[in-house]
Amino acid sequence: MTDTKAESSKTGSHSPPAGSTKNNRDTTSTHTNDLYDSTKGDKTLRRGMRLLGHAIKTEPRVFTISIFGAVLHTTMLVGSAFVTGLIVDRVVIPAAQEERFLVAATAAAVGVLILVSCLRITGMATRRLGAASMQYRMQARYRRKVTDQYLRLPVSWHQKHQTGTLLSNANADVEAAFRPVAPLPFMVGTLSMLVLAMGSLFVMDWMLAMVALALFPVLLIINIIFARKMSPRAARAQRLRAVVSASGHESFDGALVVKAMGKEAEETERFARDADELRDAMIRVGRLRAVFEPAISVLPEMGTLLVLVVGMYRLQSGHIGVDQLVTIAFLFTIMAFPIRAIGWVMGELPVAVVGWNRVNNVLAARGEMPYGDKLTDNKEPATLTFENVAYAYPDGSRALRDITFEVPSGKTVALVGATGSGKSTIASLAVRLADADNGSVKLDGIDTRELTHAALAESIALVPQIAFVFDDTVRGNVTLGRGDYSDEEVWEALRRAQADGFISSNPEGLDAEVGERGTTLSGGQRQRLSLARAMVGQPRLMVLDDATSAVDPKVEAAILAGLRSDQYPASVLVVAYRRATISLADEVVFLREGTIAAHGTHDELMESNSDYADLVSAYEQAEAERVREGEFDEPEDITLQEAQTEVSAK
Ligand SMILES: Nc1ncnc2c1ncn2[C@@H]1O[C@H](COP(=O)(O)OP(=O)(O)OP(=O)(O)O)[C@@H](O)[C@H]1O
Repeated sequence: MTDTKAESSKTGSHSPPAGSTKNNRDTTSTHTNDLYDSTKGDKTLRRGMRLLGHAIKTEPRVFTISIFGAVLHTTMLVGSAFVTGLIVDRVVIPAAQEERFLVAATAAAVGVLILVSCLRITGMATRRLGAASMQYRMQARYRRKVTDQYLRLPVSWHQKHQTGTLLSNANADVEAAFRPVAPLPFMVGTLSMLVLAMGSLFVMDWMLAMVALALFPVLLIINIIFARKMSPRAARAQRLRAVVSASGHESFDGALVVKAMGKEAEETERFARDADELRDAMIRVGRLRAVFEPAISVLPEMGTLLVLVVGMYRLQSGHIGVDQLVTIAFLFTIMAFPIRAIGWVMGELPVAVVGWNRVNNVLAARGEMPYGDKLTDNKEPATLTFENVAYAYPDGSRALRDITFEVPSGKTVALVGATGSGKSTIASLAVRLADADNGSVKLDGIDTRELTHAALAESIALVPQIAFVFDDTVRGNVTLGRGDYSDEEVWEALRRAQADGFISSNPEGLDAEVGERGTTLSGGQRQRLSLARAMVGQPRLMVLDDATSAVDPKVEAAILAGLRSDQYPASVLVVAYRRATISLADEVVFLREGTIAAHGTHDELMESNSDYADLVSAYEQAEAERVREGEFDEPEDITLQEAQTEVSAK
């Protein structure tokens, strides 16, 4: 699972550099444009209603509880209007006419008011609790779905989508999608209150009921116009949120490069441009809200005024009493606030639909690589075979052609070639991060496409060049929550990866935290931790993609020798740059521009192929330079504890 992420961060190194336009800052991708268009017009309302229906169907229990609370709350609101009318009729008017204080009637009125208020508060609390848990449960459910989908989708899909956008999909979009769920029970309760109130109005006086009846369609029309106008604005704001998230993520990720190149000002300006665009989009959303929301909330208040005017006339003509006029006016006043719940739901719908569309685009993405059902019960080191393999990246770059070679059981094969010759692509195909376009990759004679996921994961381990270290303990980083590895097994893996020295020197040992992305570790220490992670499962084939580049050459030799030991034998496919590593291999596959230029032992190739000999001696010179400059860790010299002290001192 997490290996995929680690690999995607490695393969990310093939993405165009920061500042290029291919993969970054792609603010107008078809992906987002589709969303923009699909949310226009009436579609928003229909899709919004479907979204709410989906939330209700998914969480029927909490929805029912919150609706019970909402109906209790709004019924008690209507009830309080009647109680107020009754108090005016039975307590206030007699008291005014008879000029005496009616103790018993007042006490009864206070008692009833307290009871109604208690029920109203209970209803409100139940509604809020139910609505909040419905909203957060839906958000959690969809966050899980989106992340599961990310892990299912192949590396090729991830290479086309920016990490920041993916973060936005799993966070801001999921949140936006289920935001209208919070005021939904209030809205349903309000609708039930409207029915109740309208019924009561018709019973009391038809003419005043007509005033109310004229008011509510106006409210509905305003809400629909609001949703229509809001839809494109909300879509744009939501899309820009993802852009800012992607832009921010890239800035933090590339902070070191930016600082080292002295590009802080340009980077700040670039981020500011994206942030300003989002600000302007959000202001446009806010402006529209500022126009519509007061109109929506002021209408019931205008209604109250109209009721008072028409009501006075009806009172004079003897059609209603004072208590009824008070009840009706009070009803309009208390309805003004709940009616806004309709506006809240309607106002959130356009943004929700945009978020929902973006989430669904991720969930609908195809390209998962189905696994087969074949198992391999072989306990011996695996045999890996590439047969006439060709592979092109999704953007059309042809990376491999006609690749045929074998890593025999228990043997070590080194992949050697100039940069861009296809070494990492072969490593990716070997562990099935991608499938060959032509030909086949076989493990013990079985096409890797036919093997189960578990069979592949147990048999092969890839160690990428960029070792991803999680913000966890040493133990967590080695086991990644897989199986029940004992501490002895974890230590054994660390020993084999030559990582036990710097870890045992820390009193916390396996429980030592390594910091976000292993900030407390040196590059070589991170690589050795990553090696231990691969070794703990005792895979039958290790694929090392320049996995020991930051490790001292002597330590690297010890690691590779361990892989050939009788105790934990494994076949090894290693992308190698050092003469020492290459000469340890039983065979060398020499690549040139995606094809095999030569194949044989190191000594054979040194004699027969001058390009190979030139490349290896160039590697040798570069290596000598790095050793002179002291680039490698000396495991004995730097311990985890020292590294942590050093980092915290910074
Ligand atoms: N994600 C990608 N999308 C498109 N083309 C890619 C991608 N990754 C690699 N390539 C291309 O495929 C070819 C082989 O790349 P690969 O990374 O396998 O080479 P390599 O030998 O491992 O290089 P290096 O030694 O620099 O790591 C190159 O031409 C490269 O530009």
